[in-house]
Amino acid sequence: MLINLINPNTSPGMTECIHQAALAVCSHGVQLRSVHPTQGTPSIESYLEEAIATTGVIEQVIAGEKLGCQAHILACFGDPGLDAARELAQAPVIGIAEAAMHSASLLGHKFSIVTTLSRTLAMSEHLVHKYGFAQRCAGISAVDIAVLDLHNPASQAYERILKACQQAVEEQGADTLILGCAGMADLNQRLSQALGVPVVDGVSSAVGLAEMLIRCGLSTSKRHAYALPPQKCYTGWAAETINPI
Ligand SMILES: NC(=O)NC1=NC(=O)NC1=O
Repeated sequence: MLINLINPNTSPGMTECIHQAALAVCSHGVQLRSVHPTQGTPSIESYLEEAIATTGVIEQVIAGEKLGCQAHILACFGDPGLDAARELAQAPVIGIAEAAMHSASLLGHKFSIVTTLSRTLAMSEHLVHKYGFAQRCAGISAVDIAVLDLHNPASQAYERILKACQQAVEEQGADTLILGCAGMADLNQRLSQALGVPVVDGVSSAVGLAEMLIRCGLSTSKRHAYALPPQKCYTGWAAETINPI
């Protein structure tokens, strides 16, 4: 079983963090193709950076399809390029935000999301509604730590995320929490033990869902929404990357 684990930003340290989180939960014999785009943005914290990252996601999904990857995981909480990737792919394509929301909805009545920068709150809110979880989301909050500072000891990320999680449980009524960044993937178990409630990391949830879909022999539907894109004469990057599907 080969799973295409894509970090949509270009930071090798985050790719390694994501790889380790996936390795900790994947079944024996599962191979992970842990990659990031050759060009793009070192972290994704804005609509512009999300748009930039989408091209790298498309490149890596096409590469994974050619290698016979049996599922693709987009390991950024904005799920950048998810719908385009599903149009291009035969294999299932799973975004860590959508995966986390499905997992959390099986564990409690209401989940809250704790994410990085306040400016990305609207992005997470959009995904909650897009995926149909508005009735299950108690709230979304940010710790205002930049993605690439999450592993900087000076940021006190663990303590600040813990406090935001505690507030979500006490003030928003959340009984389950979701970590709103792939860079937090190494914190969920420690936080869950400290808080006494489930804390869901999207990377590990996506790996579990990917394995399940592969074992059930399920793949992306190619009717209607995610049918292959119409054949057109693209130019430039698109012609070099997409035309020879
Ligand atoms: N909420 C976020 O900032 N998410 C993320 N930005 C990244 O670069 N990776 C993420 O998971």
